[in-house]
Amino acid sequence: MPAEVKRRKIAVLGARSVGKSSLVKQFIEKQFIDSYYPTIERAYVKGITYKGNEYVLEIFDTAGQDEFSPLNAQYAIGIHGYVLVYSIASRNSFEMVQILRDKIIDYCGVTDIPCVIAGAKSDLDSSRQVQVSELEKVAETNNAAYVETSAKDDINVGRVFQLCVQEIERRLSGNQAVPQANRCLIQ
Ligand SMILES: Nc1nc2c(ncn2[C@@H]2O[C@H](COP(=O)(O)OP(=O)(O)OP(=O)(O)O)[C@@H](O)[C@H]2O)c(=O)[nH]1
Repeated sequence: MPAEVKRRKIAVLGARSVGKSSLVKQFIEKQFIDSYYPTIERAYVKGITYKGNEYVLEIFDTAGQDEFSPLNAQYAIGIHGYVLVYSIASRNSFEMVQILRDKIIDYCGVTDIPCVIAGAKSDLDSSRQVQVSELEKVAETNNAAYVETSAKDDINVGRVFQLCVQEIERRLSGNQAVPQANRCLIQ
C-alpha cells in the first residue's frame, strides 16, 4: 500500500520587503520578479519528497510585519512550521526575527517551535549587514535551522523548505501527526 501523504502547513513571516514572496514564488513557480508588490496574503500548495516520504506543503506567504504588528491568529493556529525571513542587507529585518519568534512562542504558549531562519538576498553580499556567524548564533539560541538563500539567483530556495520539514519532523515522535509541544496546532 502506498504511504500516506503528509500535509504540513508552513507560514513564511518576516519584516517588509525582505523577499518572502520572492522566495515562495521561486520555490513554487521557479521565477523571480524584480518589482516589488507588497503582499496582502497568499497560500500556495506544493508536493515535495523528504527522506523518501511524500509531503504536501501548504505555504502561507504573509504581509510584512514590524514590531508593532499584532500576530495574526491564522499564522499561529494550525501551523506546523515557520520560515522566519530577513534580508542579509538589513539589520533591522534580522532583529525582527527574534521579535517574531518570541511573539509566536507567547501566542502559542509553548517553549519551542519548528522553524528555519532564512537570510534572504544572499546575492547582495556587497551590502551585507548581517554576518553568517550572527545567523548561526541566533539559530542556536532558538533551536532553529538556518540557511542563507537568494530567490534572485535561485540559491538554497528548496533547502529552506526541506529544512522546515526537517524541523517539523524532528519534533514528531513515531507516526504522530501533531507536534506534542505545539499546543497551538488544531487540526
Ligand atoms: N537582490 C535580490 N533582491 C530580492 C531577492 N528577493 C527579493 N528581492 C527584491 O526585494 C523586493 C521585495 O521582495 P518581496 O519578495 O516582494 O518581499 P516581501 O518580503 O514579500 O515584501 P512584503 O510583502 O512587503 O512583506 C523586490 O523588489 C524583490 O525583487 C533576492 O534574492 N535578491
